[in-house]
Amino acid sequence: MKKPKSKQLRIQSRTSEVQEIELLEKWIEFGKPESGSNPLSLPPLPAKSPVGRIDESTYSQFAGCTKFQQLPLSKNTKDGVRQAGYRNMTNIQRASLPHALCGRDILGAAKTGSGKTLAFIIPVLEKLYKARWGLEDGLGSIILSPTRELADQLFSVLKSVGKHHGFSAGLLIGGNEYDEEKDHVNRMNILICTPGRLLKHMDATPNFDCSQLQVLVLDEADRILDAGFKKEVNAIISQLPKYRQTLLFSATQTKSVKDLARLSLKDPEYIAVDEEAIAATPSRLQQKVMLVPLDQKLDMLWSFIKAHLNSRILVFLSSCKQVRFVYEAFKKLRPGIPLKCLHGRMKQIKRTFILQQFVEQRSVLFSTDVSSRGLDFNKGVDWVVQVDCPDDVAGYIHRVGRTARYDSAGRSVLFLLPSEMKMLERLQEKKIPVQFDKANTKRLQSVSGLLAALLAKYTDLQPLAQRAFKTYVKSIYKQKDKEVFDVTKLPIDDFSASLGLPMTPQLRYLDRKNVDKKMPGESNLVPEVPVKKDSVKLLRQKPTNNLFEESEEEEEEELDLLKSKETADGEEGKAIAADHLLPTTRVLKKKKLKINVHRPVGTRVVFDEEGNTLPPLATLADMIMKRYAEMREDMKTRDQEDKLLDRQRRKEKRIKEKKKQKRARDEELEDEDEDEDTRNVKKSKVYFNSDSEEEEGRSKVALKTDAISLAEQEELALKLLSCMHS
Ligand SMILES: Nc1ncnc2c1ncn2[C@@H]1O[C@H](COP(=O)(O)OP(=O)(O)OP(=O)(O)O)[C@@H](O)[C@H]1O
Repeated sequence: MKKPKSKQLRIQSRTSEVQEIELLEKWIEFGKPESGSNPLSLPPLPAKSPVGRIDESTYSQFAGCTKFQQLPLSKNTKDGVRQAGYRNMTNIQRASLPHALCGRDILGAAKTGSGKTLAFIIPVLEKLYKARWGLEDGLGSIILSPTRELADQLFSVLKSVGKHHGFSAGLLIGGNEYDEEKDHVNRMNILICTPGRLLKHMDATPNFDCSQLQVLVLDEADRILDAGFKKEVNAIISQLPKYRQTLLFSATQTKSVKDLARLSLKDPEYIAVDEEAIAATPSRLQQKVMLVPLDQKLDMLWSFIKAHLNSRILVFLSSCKQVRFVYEAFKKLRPGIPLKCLHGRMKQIKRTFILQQFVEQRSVLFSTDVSSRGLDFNKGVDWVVQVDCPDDVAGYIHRVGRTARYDSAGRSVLFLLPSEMKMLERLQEKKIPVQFDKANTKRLQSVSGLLAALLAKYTDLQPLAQRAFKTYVKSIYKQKDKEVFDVTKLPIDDFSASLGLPMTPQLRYLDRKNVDKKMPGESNLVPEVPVKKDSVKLLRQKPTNNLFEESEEEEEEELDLLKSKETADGEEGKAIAADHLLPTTRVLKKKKLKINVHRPVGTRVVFDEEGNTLPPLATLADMIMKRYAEMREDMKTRDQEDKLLDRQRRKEKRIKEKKKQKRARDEELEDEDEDEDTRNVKKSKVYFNSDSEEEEGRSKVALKTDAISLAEQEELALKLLSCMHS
């Protein structure tokens, strides 16, 4: 708690504040860089050159300076920056801050991890400080972020660098309790928000007023301006005053004139500090691309994890369902390193907790693109593994940018399917120094067989696998870039088998005539990546009469593998071992199955109804075939259920949309009747550095969003299905 100041002290501090602002304004006016110039091209100022006012009419230069302390910044900001541990500026900070401090609009681009956050947080603080923005002045700045996690991170930077200022600041993100937020939001000077949540407040919070906005910031501007946020962003911009400063930052900046026109920028400074750089990605980042057939992606990922048990690994997959399945399945296989997962359908509290854990301990985080942009894991990510190809080059740059941040090193690997090789060309065209590598097949461990066993044992895993399969294929089908993503080239059946599924789920939208017509199990291997397929042999076999005939050697190998799992992994391993004889109807390609005549006969003698003895394997075969018939039936039912759910979802969406439109119409009518005066209700004071108030505004209970109700529906469907199983 701050000690209350005496009246005299308050007057004194106000006077010195006024004097400081006057000095800063004169200093900036004196040394402002030419519009369109690049401060980086100026010779760096000597470290010991004078700072601030030199005599009555002369001030020190600041364009070309290398240290924060040489910039015309308020003492509050300088103290905050110094205490947060920042001394020397990065290139994007050196190039953009002198312009931004003059109040100019900025379109800034610099590599990932190069310090763009401070390049917009500092001008926001300075602009409001120089405008003598007070708590009762209302909303002075909005900082938009595409994801909740990034918004949260920006909020932490703002709190640390701005802690000596007296502004109030709030974090508005989906998943927080809206009702709590709305009680505080009108008292905030700076808001950090995701577009959807901000729009909700603009639409629904009484007296929400942004008519005095001074600075608008779009972090990850290209993402915020792309089609995904178009509706929200257009609606937001239409409610903001045109006379304001606008700062746009991203590692992959938009150059679309249309986008910029939407923002009504005024002579923006285009600052791209790495345009001449040899690479578009950080120089300390080692990047590999590996050719991996679709049905071996999980084998490769598993082998990779097992080979890097002491690392912090961020794994990108293309959908929530992929993430859930791989996480749940690998967790049951216990690789020997903590596993975590993060996707947009998780509750916010859990998302925040998982990120925190990932930052704190070495582990593997399976994630969708929700963590591909902006996140700065402070202990550093050792590896970024892109199991599924990113949508485009920008997506690639942001994903790999989660490692090798600021001055640290990092490594990344991208798995490409043979049909996605065009992406490699795209990366090379954009000056991304990737090294094309062959897989080290000697150390490849197959998990497809183990997954089949897991799916047979854990009935709740099978629907996950099925959905992972479906969403992956659909994501490829929906991709815009058909040169890279060609659904007809996917080895659908092999992929399904690699997830451990006993049969390929139906894909209603796909014309299977055109899709790769390979027989299940037929190789999709390309010669460059010869992969050893025989590390796990038992579990994927042809549904023929020879179904259960395998060489003793093979069986022993399998049992050894399971036994070693048992000792290494405890109970989980035992469970798998007990069920290891449940095969899938899939086939190991072109495997020669031998009848082992020396094989000892089972000890149990089984009789048929007429009293004849049966070979022991016959009963086992019966049991297995029955189980697989059941599993197939289940899958069919699930297909039907999915169809119904899909229909229901679409219906719900339509109803919701209609309700929304009706509400908007009603509100418009109400608004016309409303007395204008009610809008100008006086705002009360909230102090920036009283964190508790902000914290109060944050969620304890996640909001019931569309996504959550879908998840609940899914859970319900899963429960239903597991009831059917039992
Ligand atoms: N001047 C500086 N001196 C030392 N470290 C800095 C400086 N500026 C930023 N950093 C550190 O560099 C890291 C990356 O910064 P930041 O998150 O702002 O990068 P970014 O360019 O926004 O990355 P991305 O494009 O991924 O969003 C952070 O850990 C930050 O604390």
